[in-house]
Amino acid sequence: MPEPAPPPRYGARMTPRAPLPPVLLGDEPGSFPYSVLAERHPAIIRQVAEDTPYDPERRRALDALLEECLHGGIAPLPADAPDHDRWAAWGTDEYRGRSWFEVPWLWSESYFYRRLLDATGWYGPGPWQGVDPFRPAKLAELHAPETDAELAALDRLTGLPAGRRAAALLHGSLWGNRADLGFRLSAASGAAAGTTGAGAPPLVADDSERLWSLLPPPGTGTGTLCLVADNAGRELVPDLLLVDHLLTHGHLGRVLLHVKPHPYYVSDATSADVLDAVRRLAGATGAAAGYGRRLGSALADGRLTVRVHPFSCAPLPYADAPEDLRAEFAAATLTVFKGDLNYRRLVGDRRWPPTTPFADVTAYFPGPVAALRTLKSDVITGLDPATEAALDATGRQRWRTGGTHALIQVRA
Ligand SMILES: O=P(O)(O)OC[C@H]1O[C@](O)(CO)[C@@H](O)[C@@H]1O
Repeated sequence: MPEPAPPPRYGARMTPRAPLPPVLLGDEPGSFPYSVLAERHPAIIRQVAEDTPYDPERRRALDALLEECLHGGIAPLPADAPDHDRWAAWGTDEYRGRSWFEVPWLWSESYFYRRLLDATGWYGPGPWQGVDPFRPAKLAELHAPETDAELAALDRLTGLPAGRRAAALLHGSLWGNRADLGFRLSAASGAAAGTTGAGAPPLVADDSERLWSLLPPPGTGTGTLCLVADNAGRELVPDLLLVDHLLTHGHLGRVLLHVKPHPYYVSDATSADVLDAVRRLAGATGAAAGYGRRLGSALADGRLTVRVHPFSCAPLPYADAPEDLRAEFAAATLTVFKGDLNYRRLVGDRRWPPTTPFADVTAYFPGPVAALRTLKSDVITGLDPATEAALDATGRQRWRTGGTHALIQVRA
């Protein structure tokens, strides 16, 4: 695939107001971004080394990456890396030698996962080429007893009217976003998602009615949905259940499922993960198996198409998306962005005042767009003042990052 032209940097198409609020950096000890760079990334390196018996060379590379991230300056990709030039345009030329904590947080996080793939040998040549370092964790989750219980619950949906089933599946897909393995690594270290806090609704914005109104009525079967997926396993499974419902009930003729071209942010879905999820469903009992069979047929006849655009792993906001991707979004009936990272990239990873209208920050987007996300980082827009006040009255800012709250936001 030819290299895409270097995109404009950091939301040049974003014009809701001038000046834009500052981009989040990771340089403030005690802040959430700082803790991700200083604690979560080292924990992920340790987990990867534990999960797979990498050889001494790979282990040395992982140790070197850990040292560089914490104490060194950003190194570029090897000169022969297939995406060396792309990353040079995306920022390694500009940030080379700088501390990982001083550059935009979105950038340093994304580059961390790219470098982790180098350290583990994903790009080869050699025996580790194409070996997903996160696969052991992803498979463990896909085959966990909790997943069995979630699939068994589908039997109870069968008797519901289609509208109620659709609403349940939408919420399943939304809250499925809490199942994020990178997030759980730090939740396990004390920041676990807990209660929502008295007086604060778990859904901080709910445009679900508008979302349904943007989809063609059942039986028409003409629209195209772009679903920009997030995590594999227990998030992707409910995403796929929703996709099946929309295709089977003729809301849509086609779904373009955007997944990552390579392993990313621990549990982000790749095409291998889509196949694992569909097989998991097809191999289950009860209603789940029917979903799996239908999804397999939809993949085979093209109604469900998997996309792996390089920009899906870019360290940049969607305001900087290349023209081919913008054209695909422009042609869709609706584009749905799943998850926290995609939200950050959709609205821009900035210190937005929480009541900044979602419609303003997504005004650059070339078509109708929706976000389904549980809140796992500081970025938030589109709150009404009463909701913001209720959340702040909980006395802690954990509502922003703890995964206890969620939103459905839409811009038509
Ligand atoms: O899987 P999700 O919902 O995109 O969440 C990943 C989130 O986890 C983090 O790595 C830390 O919260 C964020 O950087 C990112 O937004």
